[in-house]
Amino acid sequence: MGMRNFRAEKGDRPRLDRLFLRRFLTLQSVLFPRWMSENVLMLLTLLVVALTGQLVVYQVGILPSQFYGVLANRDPSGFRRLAVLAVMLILAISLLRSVEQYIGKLVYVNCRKVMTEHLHKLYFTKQVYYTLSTERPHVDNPDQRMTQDVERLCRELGTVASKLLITPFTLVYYSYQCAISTGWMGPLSIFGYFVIGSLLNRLLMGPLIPKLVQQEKLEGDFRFKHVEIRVNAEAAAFTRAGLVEHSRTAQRLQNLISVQKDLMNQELWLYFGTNLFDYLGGILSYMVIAVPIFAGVYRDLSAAELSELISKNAFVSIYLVNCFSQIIDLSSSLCDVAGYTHRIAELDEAMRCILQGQKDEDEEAKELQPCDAVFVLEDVTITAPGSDCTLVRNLNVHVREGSNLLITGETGSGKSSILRVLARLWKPKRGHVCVFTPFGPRGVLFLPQKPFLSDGTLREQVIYPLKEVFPNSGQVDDDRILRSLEMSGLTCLLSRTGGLDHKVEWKWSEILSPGEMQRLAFSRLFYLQPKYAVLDESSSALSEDAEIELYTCCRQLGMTLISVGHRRSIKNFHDLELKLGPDGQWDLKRLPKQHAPGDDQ
Ligand SMILES: Nc1ncnc2c1ncn2[C@@H]1O[C@H](COP(=O)(O)OP(=O)(O)OP(=O)(O)O)[C@@H](O)[C@H]1O
Repeated sequence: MGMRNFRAEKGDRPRLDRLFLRRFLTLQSVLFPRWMSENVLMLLTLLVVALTGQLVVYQVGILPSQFYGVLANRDPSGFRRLAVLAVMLILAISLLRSVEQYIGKLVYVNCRKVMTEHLHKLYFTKQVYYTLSTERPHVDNPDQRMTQDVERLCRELGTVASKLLITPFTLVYYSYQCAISTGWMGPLSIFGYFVIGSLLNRLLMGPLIPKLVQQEKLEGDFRFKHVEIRVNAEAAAFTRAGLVEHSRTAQRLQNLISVQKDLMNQELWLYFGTNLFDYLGGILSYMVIAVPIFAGVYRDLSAAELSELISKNAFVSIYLVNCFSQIIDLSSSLCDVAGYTHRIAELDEAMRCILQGQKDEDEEAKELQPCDAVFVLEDVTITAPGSDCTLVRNLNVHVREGSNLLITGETGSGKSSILRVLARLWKPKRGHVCVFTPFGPRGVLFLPQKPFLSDGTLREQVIYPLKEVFPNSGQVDDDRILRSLEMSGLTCLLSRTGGLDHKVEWKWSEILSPGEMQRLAFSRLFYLQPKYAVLDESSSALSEDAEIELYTCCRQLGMTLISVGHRRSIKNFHDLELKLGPDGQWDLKRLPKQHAPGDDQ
């Protein structure tokens, strides 16, 4: 299957090979999906501007030889005409070059937008962002790949795009011009020089690509450490973790710097080769014209005509050498492009594999017959991703509407794992799992122990994620929001935020206490009022009385509950208890009917 392919390739050292070419073309098909797409049109405009620029460059390049001519002939009117022409040409070339740079930047920004949007689309579909971090082996630092690596790849592409497009044309044109004055030996010897240069370059560049990829990974690891400390600043401060974290962060920096130094040492020889090639190219132009001059081809020319010819030929050959050295320079850019391409394509492939796997599961699920139960687990065996240790073995549970299930067991026995399987975050190792109700307000909502509080106003927190995910969910009812806040005991938040729609400066997850966060999650539940609620220790940070109040509200609203919890008090709200034991054992029993608050409503 796809995932197996992805893993096999991932083990390879990244290189400039067929895998790179395939990945590069895949990414290009994302950036340039159709012939008439925006990026293709921009590239075409860039090509036209760059080609026009080259015509003017040639005219500007032969100006010195024309000046030699008019000055050597002492021709004042010719000199004036030439000076006016020179100013106009310089104005034109300045304008064309600026437009070329501008379009290059536009290509960069647009490519970044298209590529990031493409990756986002995969990343945020069907919890791929979660699966990506639990799959083994996982793709390191997906955040860095989507932000920094994409940015650098597109910047590099924007910079080299015009050079890549224009070089074939300039090569042909200047080879022809060079051949006119030196014969075909001129461009041929420049070409031979280029072949030697590029072979040398390829040799020097080979070992750099794996190092570049490694550097990017370590860069991501280093940044992640800082993010980890920022996100857990309070817990770290309580633990007095400064010293330990300092040394661990320093260790990551050290790893990064040592790879960067290795890379720099290897690059030194690449830079030496590139510079040598550039400067030797400068003399080569005089060597190629020297041959016909000493052979007597130009013996009939006057001194003025000969210096005009030498100047013109120097420009043409230097430009030709320059075209070739640009190709060599492009090869160092290619090295960076290859590093980023491998990293972005790995992420792209991993995400596509995950989505393909989920599509296959959807197909399998469609074949299962609906039954009267809403949640069905048949012969389900669960292991954590990348682990062989069985958490639950051959589990059979059917949950029907109105029949509330409580899952209990020791720490680490696999209670939350069952919910992960129900939420389709994890695949069961064996067996069938079916949820015959949609995820969302009219179906089932999951409340984790630590709720996810994204940015937004108080109103957006309560109705989250109603507007974005379910745009046809009707008018947002203010009274209902206020009632939900009241039921969850959070009316005080209204005065703290300054109202439902007041933009808050703080981060909700940093300011609210764990108990307040859990209450806010319950106010979401009371606002959205799904038929089924899955509560994973969602009230663990609250007092027993508060927990009873919240469960009472759930019952009053007619929700069927699947809960994970430790307290005896919540047993009254459930009809079935699934008790997990060691080594994957489990026991399902009916709880004695007791009078739970809210039953009489
Ligand atoms: N993403 C993961 N990768 C590997 N192992 C995991 C992963 N998530 C959980 N586990 C392991 O699976 C086991 C069961 O975890 P689970 O969260 O289901 O426990 P639990 O019964 O809910 O515990 P608690 O009562 O502490 O919440 C634990 O040993 C945990 O370390």
